[in-house]
Amino acid sequence: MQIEFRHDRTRNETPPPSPLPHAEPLTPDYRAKPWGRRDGLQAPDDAQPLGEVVFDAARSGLVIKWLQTSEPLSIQVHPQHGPDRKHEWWYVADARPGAYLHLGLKHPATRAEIRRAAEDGALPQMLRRIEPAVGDMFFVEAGAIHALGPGLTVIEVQEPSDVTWRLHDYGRPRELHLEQGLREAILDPRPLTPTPAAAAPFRVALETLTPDQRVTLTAPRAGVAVAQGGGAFGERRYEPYQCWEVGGSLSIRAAEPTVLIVAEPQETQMDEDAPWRARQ
Ligand SMILES: O=P(O)(O)OC[C@H]1O[C@](O)(CO)[C@@H](O)[C@@H]1O
Repeated sequence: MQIEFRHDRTRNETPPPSPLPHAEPLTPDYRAKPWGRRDGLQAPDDAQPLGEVVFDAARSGLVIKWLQTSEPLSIQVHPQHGPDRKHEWWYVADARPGAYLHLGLKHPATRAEIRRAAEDGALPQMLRRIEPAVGDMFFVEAGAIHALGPGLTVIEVQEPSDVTWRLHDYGRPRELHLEQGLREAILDPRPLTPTPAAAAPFRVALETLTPDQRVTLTAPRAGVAVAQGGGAFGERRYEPYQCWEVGGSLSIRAAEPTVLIVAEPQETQMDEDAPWRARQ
């Protein structure tokens, strides 16, 4: 998938004034899920099968998660409005053979049709089914009917809401929320977009570094997920599966081929003059 990020990566520009450079690793919160896996990321025994590693990037107003799946998640909807609104964005870090995800309706549908399909198990067939490759990215608009499928490891950037309305859960004995989910659901197909829409209060960018490459990342505050590689933020070593909160003009030195997901809050509109930029 060809993706264009709107951040600048320039040699000659003077970055805007920024706070002192800093980089702090975020504390992982390991959560067991019925759709999780025992053979992926390391986690304590009481968090098995591990579904999510949650990092609260509170200073950036964002939450970043690593998700790993062996079964489909619930077919779900997140609120579109108010303090519980949850736009989310996915980066596919690993996809096993047969992995898939569902995102949005294939055709326009009524609430009654969706309700019936949720109740009789036909809802997956109404949804767009995607077999993603490593590196694919998806914006999951609040209100979109969606579900990660099995065989995936995904980095998710999301608004700090924990509200998920489950429409269908493949017979698992968890609570469903048909009324709330139907109220919030988007009822027509929308184009797939790899980057967050302008209405989302965050933006993301992918920074790919070769061994020994050095860049300066300038941002007032950002959450950074290490999708791959190793190196140092300033003097502090980073490793895969970590998330950090960074800010200021921070020097990054890659020791190994590195992929970083940089997530930054933004007020509303996508700003052409990106507030963060990496310089070589
Ligand atoms: O209801 P389930 O299947 O546990 O899924 C909830 C999870 O799905 C996600 O919204 C990903 O789509 C996660 O942020 C959330 O924790």
